[in-house]
Amino acid sequence: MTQLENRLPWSREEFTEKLRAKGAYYHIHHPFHIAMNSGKCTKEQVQGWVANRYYYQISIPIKDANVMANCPDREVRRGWVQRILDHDGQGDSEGGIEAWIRLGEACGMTREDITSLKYVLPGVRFAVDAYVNFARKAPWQEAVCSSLTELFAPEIHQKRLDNWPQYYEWIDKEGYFYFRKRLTEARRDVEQGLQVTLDYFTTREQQERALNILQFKLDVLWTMLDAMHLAYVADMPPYFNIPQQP
Ligand SMILES: O=C(O)c1cc(C(=O)O)c2c(n1)C(=O)C(=O)c1cc(C(=O)O)[nH]c1-2
Repeated sequence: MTQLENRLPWSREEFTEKLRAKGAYYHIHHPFHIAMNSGKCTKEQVQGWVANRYYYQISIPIKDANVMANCPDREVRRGWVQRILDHDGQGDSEGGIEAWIRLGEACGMTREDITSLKYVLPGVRFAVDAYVNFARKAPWQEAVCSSLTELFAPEIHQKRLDNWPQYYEWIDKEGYFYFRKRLTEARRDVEQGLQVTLDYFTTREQQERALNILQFKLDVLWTMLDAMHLAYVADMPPYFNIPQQP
């Protein structure tokens, strides 16, 4: 292949394939997630995951509000606003954040345990904040692109629905509503996100940038689980070795 051919943009199909191939790095493959999905986590580990992931849940609509704040395209905003309503709720529909609190309660925690954020690890907070800050500062199309880990989310939610009830009988089945709800929402989100990404990143250089943005988001998700693994599996939460903590 000549150097010029090498730099030609990928077709929409090829570009989509490259984005999908990033699924190899999805947090579904993280050891913590593998353990959780094969019934090997303790109650405390599952609770720790739910409590920490709550910080991601409450940050998503803030991230999406930032995407909208930077987006002058009314058509895109008309679609994008649905994401905020999905999480915050609207009218009689309670929304995803409330559903996540229900998941926490189904796992034996109190509402206060979850909403106080007292179990959120610094590493999780930093990773999630990096995502929100990216959406705040980047061109809105780049922020849209960073949401494309959702390409891989329906599978992860479906696996939890398939596996958790048999492995974790102590979880109240009512708690699974969040995962079910996301199956359709994530598919719809991805359609919109992919459309914007394929339309905006058109040169080979831009397409490669899109892949790096998606990798950044994969790093966010993976790093969250690294922090949880260290705290709840390796038993090394921050400052664990400081003998006399004031
Ligand atoms: O449970 C998961 O593994 C998982 C992953 C992701 C993701 O891939 O970013 C999201 C969600 N869940 C999710 O529930 C959700 O609402 C969501 C929104 C977004 C986003 O980037 O805008 N990702 C995700």
